[in-house]
Amino acid sequence: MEEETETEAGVMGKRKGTPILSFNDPIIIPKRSTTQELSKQHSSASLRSKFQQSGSHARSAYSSTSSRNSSAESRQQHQQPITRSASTTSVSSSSQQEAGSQRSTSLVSAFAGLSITAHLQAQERKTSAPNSTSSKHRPSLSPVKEQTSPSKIPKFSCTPRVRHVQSTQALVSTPSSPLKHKASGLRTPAASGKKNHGGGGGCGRGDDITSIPCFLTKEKLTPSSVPAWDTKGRLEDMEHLYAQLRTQFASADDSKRALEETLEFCKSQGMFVPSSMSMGGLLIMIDVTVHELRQLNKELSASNKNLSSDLERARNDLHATTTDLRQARRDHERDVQEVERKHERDLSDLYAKQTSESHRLERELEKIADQGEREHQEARRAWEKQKDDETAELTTQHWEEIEELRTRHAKGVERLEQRIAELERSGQSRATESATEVQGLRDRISGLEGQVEGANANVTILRSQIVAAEARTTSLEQEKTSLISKTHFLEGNQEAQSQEFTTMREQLEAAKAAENSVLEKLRQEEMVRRKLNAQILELKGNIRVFARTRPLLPGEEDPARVEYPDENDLDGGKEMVVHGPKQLSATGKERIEKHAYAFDRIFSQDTQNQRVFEDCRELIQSVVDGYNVSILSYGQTGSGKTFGMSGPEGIIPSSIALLLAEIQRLGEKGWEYAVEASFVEVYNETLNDLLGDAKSWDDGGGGEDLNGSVRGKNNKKERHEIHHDALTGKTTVTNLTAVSLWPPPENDGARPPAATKTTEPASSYTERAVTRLLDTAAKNRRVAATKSNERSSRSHSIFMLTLHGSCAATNESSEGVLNLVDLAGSERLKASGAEGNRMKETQAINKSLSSLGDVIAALGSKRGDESHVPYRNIDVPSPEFFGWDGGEWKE
Ligand SMILES: Nc1ncnc2c1ncn2[C@@H]1O[C@H](COP(=O)(O)OP(=O)(O)OP(=O)(O)O)[C@@H](O)[C@H]1O
Repeated sequence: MEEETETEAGVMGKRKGTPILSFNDPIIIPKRSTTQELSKQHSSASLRSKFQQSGSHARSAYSSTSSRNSSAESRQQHQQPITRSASTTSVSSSSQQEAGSQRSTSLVSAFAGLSITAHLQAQERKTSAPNSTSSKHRPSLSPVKEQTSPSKIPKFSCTPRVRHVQSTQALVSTPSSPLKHKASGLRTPAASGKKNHGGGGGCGRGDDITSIPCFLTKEKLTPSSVPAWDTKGRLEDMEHLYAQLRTQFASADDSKRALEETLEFCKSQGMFVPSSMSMGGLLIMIDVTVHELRQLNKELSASNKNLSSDLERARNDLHATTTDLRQARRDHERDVQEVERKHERDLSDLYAKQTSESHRLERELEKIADQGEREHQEARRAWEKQKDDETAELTTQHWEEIEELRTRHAKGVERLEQRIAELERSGQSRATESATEVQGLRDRISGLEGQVEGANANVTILRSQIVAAEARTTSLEQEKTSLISKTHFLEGNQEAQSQEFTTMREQLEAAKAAENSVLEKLRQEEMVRRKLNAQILELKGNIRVFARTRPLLPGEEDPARVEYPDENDLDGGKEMVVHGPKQLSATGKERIEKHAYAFDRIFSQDTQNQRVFEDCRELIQSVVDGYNVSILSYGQTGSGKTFGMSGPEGIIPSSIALLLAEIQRLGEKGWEYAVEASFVEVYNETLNDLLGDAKSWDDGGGGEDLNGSVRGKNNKKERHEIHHDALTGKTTVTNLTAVSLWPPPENDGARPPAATKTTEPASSYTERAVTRLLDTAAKNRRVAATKSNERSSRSHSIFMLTLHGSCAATNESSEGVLNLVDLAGSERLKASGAEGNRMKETQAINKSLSSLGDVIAALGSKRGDESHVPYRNIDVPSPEFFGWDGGEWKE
């Protein structure tokens, strides 16, 4: 291939003297970044490939048609990456590197060759004769002949001048070509040809350049009009050609300059033009590029037109679609608004309906609830009243019956016993008499028998007397028989008496059985009464909370406003409303907050102790029946706890009075009770016996010595511990003084002075004993208060009453405990500003009160299950103190 190219180039160079174009020269077109440049690049790439094709096919197929085909190919190659073109380029010639190294020199040498050739041609024209036959400078026909072979005639066979003209025309006629302006500065060979030759340029005979067939065409070479192959003619032609060539050389400089300018322009446009590229190659490249660009421009214009029309259509479509969409959106929004308005209307209707309905239902519910509550209360009251009446009636009736039966029974027993005594007495006297009589008779019999024996001894002697004696004997025997029958009679009378005794014993047994059945009935009735009482308590609530306010004390002002319930309310007046202090709202309005509190019973400040106790009666009654009851008084310091507990007609004295009355009532029915009282204080979690000696007390603050004072009995400090027997449910405190209130005790000297037995009623004695007991406790507290101020306020006090009951008639017994607790006043640590021991006291109090509150709350909310009750949080007093063994009431 290389060889062939060289050969052809050599032929052309020799024949035409034009610069030699090496098609193997690499043509590297730099990449463009923009679309427009890319199209140029594609054109360049196609051009390069074309050159390669040209190199490979040695120009044999290069024509306008092939150019179009190649354009098509190059357009296809467009799609391929540039790198492929580059790699193809690098592979296309093994001599590229070599050519690259000689690139600068090859271009110079090409133009140098051109000038040298022209110079030589000029020299030749001057020096050699026109008919010179030097083969060196004459065109040889042999290669022409070779070329004239149709198969070897290249279609691309126009002269460089013609090609140049075509290229220039193409450049000029391409409006968008950047070469247009440069072209204006070019002197095209055609123009110069016309100028120089006055339209007689071309391949020979002044034909139009575009229509002039190129030289050495078949038509030209085929002798048709010319005499075939005459030397003269050929020489003339040669000379003519030489003349033409000279003209061409004249214009070559112009062309060269133009080409150099073009080359510069190409370079300035970023096109890489190898230095080794010859002028012809450059022209071809430019021509091809222009052609390609034109083609591309056409295609792009057509495509642009299509795209514009498509775009316009798309725009129209888009506009129409947008309009439709807007319309649809407006319709949709209208619909949505309409639906929303409708929905809102429906909603508001529904809401109004629902609200009115809910109001109505609420009202109905309230009515029903009120009605139900009223009915419930009424039923409960009626039931309670009925039960009370029934219980009282039954109890009275039964006691009357029992009394009557007992009286009758006592009378019967008395009668029977009298009768038995009489019978026993009469029986005994009769038996004694009979026995004496029998003995007498027996003695007489034995005497008579002795006489009979004496008489018999005297029979012989007294045979004669026998007959007389027999008569006498007969009479005596008759007497004896009568006596024996008399003895038998007496013995028979004793059996009858025995039978009478047996009958009387049976009657006695029957009376006893009747008495037992009556007692059994009595016991059952008592059990029923107790159960009914327990049920009433259960219904009222095992744990009940009462609230009581005290009146203002002198010096106290500005009381809180409290709305108390009406005691005659159907619900019993269970809710009180406390008005808070005046406050300013955000809008500047005065506002008073109201707080409602509900309790089982509410007592206003006018309520007296007596009235409060009325509500505790049943509880005290249940202690007599064997239940454990605790009444705790809780409140702020100075709120009236002690007044309510120990004050006049307070719970402690009233409870004792009621207990004694009950004990007396039950005493008439065979029950006997023993009542003991203890009074204990809890100060700083230490137990102190309020009925003992205050000097022996621990101060609860670390065991300080009480200034050497006597510490309890035998100068020993009394220790009190709580013991609880889980089996019996009994709780005891060790070393605690217990004062017997009933029956009246003997004064042992160690206890508060007990009343001596007088003719006074026992209750009066007990009352006095209780008064003394309370005085002792208060005195002990006062003694202790010398060490710690306000001691009574800072300690818990527990008054414990234990009742042991037994009924000989029913052989029953019971034990109930009543705890009356006056708790220490609750205080807020911050508000009180307590410090030191006072703070310690307050903390201990608050802790124990809080734990106690937890236990009560847990018990109150208990529903039969074994839910956790935090008993163990209470250290002193323990929950057993209050009889809360697992939260159950103990019988
Ligand atoms: N209902 C009442 N009617 C009249 N006076 C009362 C009433 N309640 C309490 N008081 C008086 O209020 C004062 C304080 O009462 P009390 O000592 O009982 O309060 P306290 O709660 O036991 O105080 P502390 O917590 O200090 O023991 C006493 O003078 C008492 O007489």
